[in-house]
Amino acid sequence: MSEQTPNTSANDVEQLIRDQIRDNKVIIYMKGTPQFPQCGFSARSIEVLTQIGRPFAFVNILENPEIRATLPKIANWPTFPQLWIDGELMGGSDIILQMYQSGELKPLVEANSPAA
Ligand SMILES: N[C@@H](CCC(=O)N[C@@H](CS)C(=O)NCC(=O)O)C(=O)O
Repeated sequence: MSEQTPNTSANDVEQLIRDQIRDNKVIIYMKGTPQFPQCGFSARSIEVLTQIGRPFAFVNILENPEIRATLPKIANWPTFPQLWIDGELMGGSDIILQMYQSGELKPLVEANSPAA
């Protein structure tokens, strides 16, 4: 997994987010880090991604307040975590879990993230 650490002086946060989503086919916006999630919803989502076992990018929105404020508007999704795959918002923790349990999520992640 690779942490996306933007230049906080970037004045176009929206463009920054769009670049992150374009450049990282599997990316999760979360509270904390995969090693130390700081919210139960983020922790549950990371458990799922860890089970799938493919590399993914993440952004710790607690360290990126501009992204925390801007992404919900772009995504039309008010909360975190947010999992984006191939430029599309999958959803938050509930949906991630549902998609995993239905067998939908694993092949989608695998198709978008080669084994490390
Ligand atoms: N049902 C949501 C729950 C997520 C949620 O409620 N997240 C809250 C608490 S971590 C949140 O992001 N609030 C907005 C914020 O803290 O900026 C999901 O499935 O992801």
